[in-house]
Amino acid sequence: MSTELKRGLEGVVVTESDLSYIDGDIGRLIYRGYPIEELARQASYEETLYLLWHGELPDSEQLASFAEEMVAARQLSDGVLEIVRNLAEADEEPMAAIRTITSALAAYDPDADADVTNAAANDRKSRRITAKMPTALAAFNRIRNGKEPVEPRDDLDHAANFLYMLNDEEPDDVLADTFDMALVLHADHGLNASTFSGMVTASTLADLHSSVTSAIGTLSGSLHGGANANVMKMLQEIDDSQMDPVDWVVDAIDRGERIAGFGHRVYNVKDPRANILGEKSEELGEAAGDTKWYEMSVAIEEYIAEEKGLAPNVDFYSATTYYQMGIPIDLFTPIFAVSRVGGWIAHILEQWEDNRLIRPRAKYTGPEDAEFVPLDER
Ligand SMILES: CC(=O)SCCNC(=O)CCNC(=O)[C@H](O)C(C)(C)COP(=O)(O)OP(=O)(O)OC[C@H]1O[C@@H](n2cnc3c(N)ncnc32)[C@H](O)[C@@H]1OP(=O)(O)O
Ligand SMILES: O=C([O-])CC(=O)C(=O)O
Repeated sequence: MSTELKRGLEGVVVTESDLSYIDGDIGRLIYRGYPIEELARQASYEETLYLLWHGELPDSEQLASFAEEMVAARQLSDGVLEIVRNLAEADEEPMAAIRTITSALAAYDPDADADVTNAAANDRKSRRITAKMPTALAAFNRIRNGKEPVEPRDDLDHAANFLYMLNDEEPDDVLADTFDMALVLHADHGLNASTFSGMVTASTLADLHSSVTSAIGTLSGSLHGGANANVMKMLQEIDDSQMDPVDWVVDAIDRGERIAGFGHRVYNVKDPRANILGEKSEELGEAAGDTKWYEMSVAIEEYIAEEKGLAPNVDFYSATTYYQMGIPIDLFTPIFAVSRVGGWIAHILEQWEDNRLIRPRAKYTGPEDAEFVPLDER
């Protein structure tokens, strides 16, 4: 057995996957062979889900029937809604709430007891989890703000329906298209930490709800999905301080802090998703007649690239994109989960196609021959 340490599993290849590929040296990301730029501009989230789950882009008939099945799965049962209400009234953090709610969905899923090898049940569960997470998140946000949940609408697609349920107002095309694009951009990303944790759980033959719940917990951390909310909090802090953004960042780096939204384990150049979201952030600022957040972000990006050789990751410009869409900051990371659940499920199903327990080892550095002293003699 090799005892070579790979801290953080950096560069370790643990499986084969047909789902997504990242070339970190040139900033290239593909889902099943399709460049992220083309998918973001031309494919809907539903098409992307179909691609990830079924291996190919759907034709119009396949898409219509898949979208219909997704729509049919949006409603929450009374039991789940009660849990959503309790969590909102207890002032739970939205990311913790969506984790708990996703876990609770299992209790009301008619296929909850199906074996993980049951492909038809997995299909249904995949659709139910993915379709219900946005309904639950929107309902949670409304209830915590003293409002009643808004029922999902059958005539709106996944992205537009979420914004409608969040705001009780049908989004205009710019908002709906921007959100759909953000969902496509966040849907998959190789063996990122949350996907890997979902796969580890799945590899024990734990069920889909458990595996997705593990992944949500892992996404929440500030080194991973939690960074998008931290980016916006940082920008607000800079704005409130009335300091020059670069001076603020210089001070933060001097204090030894990490700058949220920068750096990546796989990309050595700018994340291609940050290019697209940066454009969106700028467009939204221009449309509102105030490009303050975008300009602040660009100034920080230029400084950090020059001084630290670090480039923005997906979380850097998603922050100002969501913020300018009027989305509350503490929903940014749960929204990441609402999209990434598609990729998590695809990787979990792929894991089960050729399962082997995931179980690495540690190099033991503790004592070898400790002499046990009974409690009353210690
Ligand atoms: C969707 C996503 O998950 S994208 C990532 C979201 N996370 C963030 O934006 C949080 C900020 N970024 C980071 O903390 C890191 O870049 C990570 C966690 C994303 C990647 O971490 P790793 O691959 O382990 O890189 P590592 O932590 O070894 O960093 C390498 C060097 O760059 C520095 N560095 C990396 N990111 C940053 C940052 N954002 N700000 C300041 N310095 C940084 C580290 O301090 C380290 O420097 P050192 O060698 O002098 O100690
Ligand atoms: O791949 C990673 O390590 C993090 C990331 O960008 C993602 O999950 O989208």
